[in-house]
Amino acid sequence: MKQQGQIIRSYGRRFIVETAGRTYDCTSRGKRVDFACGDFVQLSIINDEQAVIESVDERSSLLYRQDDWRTKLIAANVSRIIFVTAAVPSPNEELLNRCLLAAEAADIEPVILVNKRDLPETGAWLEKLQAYEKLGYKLAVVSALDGATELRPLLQGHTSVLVGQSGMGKSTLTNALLPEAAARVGDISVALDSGKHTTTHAALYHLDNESHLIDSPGLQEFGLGHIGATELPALFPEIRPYIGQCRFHNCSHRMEPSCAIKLACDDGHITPGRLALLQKLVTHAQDAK
Ligand SMILES: Nc1nc2c(ncn2[C@@H]2O[C@H](COP(=O)(O)OP(=O)(O)OP(=O)(O)O)[C@@H](O)[C@H]2O)c(=O)[nH]1
Ligand SMILES: [Zn+2]
Repeated sequence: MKQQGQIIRSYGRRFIVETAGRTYDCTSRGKRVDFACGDFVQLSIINDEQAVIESVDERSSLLYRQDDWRTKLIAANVSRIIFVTAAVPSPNEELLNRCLLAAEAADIEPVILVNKRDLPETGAWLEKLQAYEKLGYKLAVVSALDGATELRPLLQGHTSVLVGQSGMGKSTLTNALLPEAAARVGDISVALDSGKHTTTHAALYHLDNESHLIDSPGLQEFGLGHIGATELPALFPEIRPYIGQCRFHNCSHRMEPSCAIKLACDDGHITPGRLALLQKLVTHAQDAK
């Protein structure tokens, strides 16, 4: 008999699946690994501890990245992506932009969460991030060290996934929001040579019956190989108004005359940094074809 459950830990090839009454250590049929934390799956129960994933139920959303050769599923059935950033360690603004584009492509609302408010370097980073607030993205500021409970309203009623560079405080935030779980330490994080802990696998935690949080491993890159050249401009809210107005339909928005997007950048409606990212992604997508 099949039973429905939800993946709450994804170890790549092994999954922990939670059902109404218990959790099972699961593998999949035919070594299929295209499952993500948050997926609802159908299980064949083997015994009290083990089961096999037979199939995955239809997803309401899927966040993933596509590096040149590998597709990496990050989380399924989430309604909110929380990009956790901080002034220290040195933040990578392109990674933030790529994550925002992936969120737009997956139609999941992103929130930029600036952690480590207590650090003096935070002010300058926040000032830079105002540009993203102007684009319409939600921006929140916290210090995980002070408990982060002010984040609760933002998470209420959502399945949220925390993503971001390593060391920004995703696990500290998760722990702060789930005091009784003592979430990460010794669970799925491993100690690096430096003695610091880093998250190696995604894990889903319940904040309450209708609010859930997925902590994910730190990202160094965010490949967008799954997004075609012609789909890219629509993922930039400030570029959307100029779509279809370039002289050439296959404009790479680089050297072409009468490129509406370049002209809008000259007029200050699009920042040079975001235009440069669009150009880079369009060229990469056109070369990949
Ligand atoms: N000053 C300060 N330090 C913080 C804050 N939040 C987290 N840290 C520290 O930042 C370091 C990294 O925190 P983690 O929670 O492990 O970061 P992570 O994003 O989960 O990292 P990965 O698991 O590698 O992806 C730890 O030493 C934390 O104590 C904060 O609000 N303020
Ligand atoms: Zn153009």
